[in-house]
Formats: sequence, structure tokens, C-alpha cells
Amino acid sequence: MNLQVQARLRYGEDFELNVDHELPLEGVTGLFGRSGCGKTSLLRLIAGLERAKGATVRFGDQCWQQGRAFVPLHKRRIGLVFQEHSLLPHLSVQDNLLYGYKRTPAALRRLHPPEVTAMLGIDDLLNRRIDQLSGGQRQRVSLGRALLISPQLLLLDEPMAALDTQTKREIMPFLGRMAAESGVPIIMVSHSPDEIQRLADRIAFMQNGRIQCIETLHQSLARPDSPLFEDAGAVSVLEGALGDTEEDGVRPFGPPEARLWVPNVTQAPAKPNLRLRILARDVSLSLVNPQQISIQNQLLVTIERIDAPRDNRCVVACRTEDGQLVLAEITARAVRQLGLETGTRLYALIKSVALLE
Ligand SMILES: Nc1ncnc2c1ncn2[C@@H]1O[C@H](COP(=O)(O)OP(=O)(O)OP(=O)(O)O)[C@@H](O)[C@H]1O
Repeated sequence: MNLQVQARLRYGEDFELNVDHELPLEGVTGLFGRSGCGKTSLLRLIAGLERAKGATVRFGDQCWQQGRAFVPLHKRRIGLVFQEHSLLPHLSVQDNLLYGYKRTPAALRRLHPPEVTAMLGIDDLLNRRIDQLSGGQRQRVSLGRALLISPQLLLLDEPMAALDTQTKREIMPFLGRMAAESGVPIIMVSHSPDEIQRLADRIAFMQNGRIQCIETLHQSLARPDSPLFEDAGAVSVLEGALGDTEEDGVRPFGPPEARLWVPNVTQAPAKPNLRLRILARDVSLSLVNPQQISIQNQLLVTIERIDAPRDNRCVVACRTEDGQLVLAEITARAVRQLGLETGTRLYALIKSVALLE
């Protein structure tokens, strides 16, 4: 099922949103781009908060806008969460959560308070007033309230932008869990590569009011000029199962043929599907199997691509034995001296990994 959006929306002389795309309605789609590129405008158009003349917005086989037809926000059954929470300050957490739930016809309710409060870790807060909550707790309640109208679609406009780094880290696992467990497709505005790498399944890259392309996260990370590399250089995101902590305090990640070890920074139970981020500059390459070396994470890989050098450094894209891509950033001189080329089998030595919970 797809969301079809075709619209032109002009603000004064300087900005025009001009889109004609279909977004798959499955998992998390990130709308990514610089400030002012039109992400929020597109989200408002999808929500029905903005009404562009002549636009078409179709959700699967439902027509939300076309010709004279226009379905208002409250009839689109969309859950909305913005940067700043929009909770009702005079009501308790419980009453805020139930506000939309009670107004949703019983036949349409698919998500219910007990599962949503457990998913977002807010069971203990139900009797508090909104002004007795931290910023992160308020955003979790906002997410809960949006989910409890059993929406067909969740629209998140930088829900973590107003939070400090520590609180963002605290809320990220809840957002991830919500995306995986609620079954509701999510469109999330973000200008943070970090958030996109953690949460998105696909990304619509926006620039100057247009969608440049829509790619899966892995397609985007496989191209050398990915906009997701702006912050920290080239990055790989591996997906795999996280095992239980072993005696010496590390946890296995991924299948035996592509096994990595991660420090036990989390008390999280073993999980079948988690993401791990590796910065390309933290990966070295070796033609021999290094035995006496302190780096524990060594993967047998095959070179798939060597990018043209930039500032005398090359990104080498390597395929792991379980079919994922690990990027290594090494000097052009090392590429030459080791005689590296497409198809070379060698070892990727990974100095540091970060779990994206
Ligand atoms: N109601 C409005 N009237 C006039 N101009 C507007 C209006 N809303 C947005 N704009 C302009 O349209 C452009 C796109 O804004 P929009 O908020 O969609 O961008 P954005 O990508 O979401 O930015 P940010 O990441 O900073 O939130 C900006 O130049 C903005 O100033």
C-alpha cells in the first residue's frame, strides 16, 4: 500500500514545494533534508493541515484530497507528534492518553492503553500531571496519545528536536519499539543522520522543496555520496541478533560467520533484530588473518567497491559473509600497497561499534 502525494505549494517568491511521489506505507519512512527544504510543509500537506490547490493525496485506496474532495485531519485517522508536546496541561497523563481513545469508535480501536503504556514505559506515570513530567516523559506520553487513536498513519515532526542528547538517547529505544510493535506506518521528519540510521527503513531525501529520491536505508548507505554521511563520514549499519552477555562481559551480535562482539552497555534482553553502527574510519583492512592483536572484531569480507580517493583517503565497501556491507576508510596509499581490488578477500578489523537501540 502506498501514500500518493502530488502537489505544488508556494510560499511567497522564495519557496515552492513540488512533489509527485508514492511513499510505501510500511515501517518507518524518514523525510530527511536541510532546514527549510520543505519537510514540515510536506507533512502538513499529508495531514490535511495545508490545502494546496489542485493537489492529490491518496492513502491506499482512500482519497484524502483530489479535485474538490478534501478529508479533514480528524477524519484521516492520523496520529501527529510535533517537536513541542501538545498535551493538555490540566489533565493527568491517564486522561491525556484516554482523550483520543475514548473518541475513537470501539470498532476501530486496535491499540489499547495497557499495551501502549507498556510499549512506551509510562505505566508508572499515569496519575501524574503533565507539568510533573520531564521532557522525555512528555514526548513518550505524546506518542502514546497519538497511538491510542489507533491511527492508520503516524506523522512525527522531529519529535526529539527539543530534547537534550541524553533524553534523546533515553527515548530512542521506545520510538524504535513503537515502530516495530504498533504495526502503524510512520513518516518521520528528521535532519539527523543518527536518528535516520537508528529508526528509518527507507528515506525520502528532500532538497529545495522536492523529493530527490526515495531509497531504503541500505541502498542509501551503499552509495559514496549519501547525505547520511554528512556528520561523521561514511557509516555502515549492520542488522543482526544480539545474544546474552557472556562471562567476560561482551555480547555476541550477528551469525557465527559474521560474528561481532559488543560491550555490555545495555541491560536489554537478547533481541532478534537490532542495528549496529560502525564508522568507516574505525575499520582497518588486513590481507592476513591477524591472530595476535587486541582488536576482537574481525570479519572475513570480500571487497565489492573501492571509491575514488578524496583527500587521499578511499572508502572500501566490503561484503560480509552474511551479505551485509561494511565500509572501511583507509588511505589511497594503503589501497595501492596492499593491491586491493574488487573481489579481494580479506579481514575487516573493527575498532569500535555502537549499538543503535
Ligand atoms: N506559513 C508559511 N508562510 C510562509 N512561508 C512558509 C510558511 N511555512 C513555511 N514557510 C517557508 O517554507 C520553507 C519550507 O519550510 P518547512 O518548515 O517546510 O521546512 P523544513 O524542511 O521542515 O525546515 P526545518 O527542518 O527547519 O523545520 C521555509 O523557507 C519556510 O520559511
